[in-house]
Amino acid sequence: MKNKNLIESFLNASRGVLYTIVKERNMKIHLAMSFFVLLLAIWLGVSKVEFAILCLTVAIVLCFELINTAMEVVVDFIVDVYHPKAKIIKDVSAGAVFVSAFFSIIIGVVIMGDKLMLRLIDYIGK
Ligand SMILES: Nc1ncnc2c1ncn2[C@@H]1O[C@H](COP(=O)(O)OP(=O)(O)OP(=O)(O)O)[C@@H](O)[C@H]1O
Repeated sequence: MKNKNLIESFLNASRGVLYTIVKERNMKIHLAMSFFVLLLAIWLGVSKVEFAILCLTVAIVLCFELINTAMEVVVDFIVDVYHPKAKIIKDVSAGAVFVSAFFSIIIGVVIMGDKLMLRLIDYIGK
C-alpha cells in the first residue's frame, strides 16, 4: 500500500514517532533529555556549529530509539515465544540506542561542560 502523496507520507511518519513516544518509556526520557540539553545549550550560548552538533547528536539517539522500536515490533510480529535469536536481535538493537546515548553524553560534556562550570562558579560567586 503506497502513500498517495507527500502529506500522507508525512502523516504516517508522524504517527510512527507518536507511537514510539506513547509506547516507549525510554523514548519519553530521551525526548525530555533532548529538550533539556538543547535549552541548556541556548542558555549557555554555544556557537552555531556546537548547537548543530548537539542537534545531530540528539537526532541520532532519537532515530536509534525509533529503529529499536520498529525492530521490537518486527520481532514480536514474527515470534511470540522466547527465542535466543529474537533475544539477540532485540539486545543488539537496544545496544545501538545505548551506544549512541553513551557517546551523546560525552559530546554534551565536551561542548557544554566548561561553559556550565563557568556559569555555576559565576552564579555561586554572586
Ligand atoms: N521473543 C523473545 N525471545 C527472547 N528474548 C526476548 C524476547 N522478547 C524480548 N526478549 C528479551 O527481553 C528484552 C526486552 O524486550 P522488550 O520487547 O520488552 O523490549 P523493551 O522492554 O521495550 O526494551 P527497550 O528497553 O530496549 O525498549 C529484550 O532486550 C530481550 O533480551
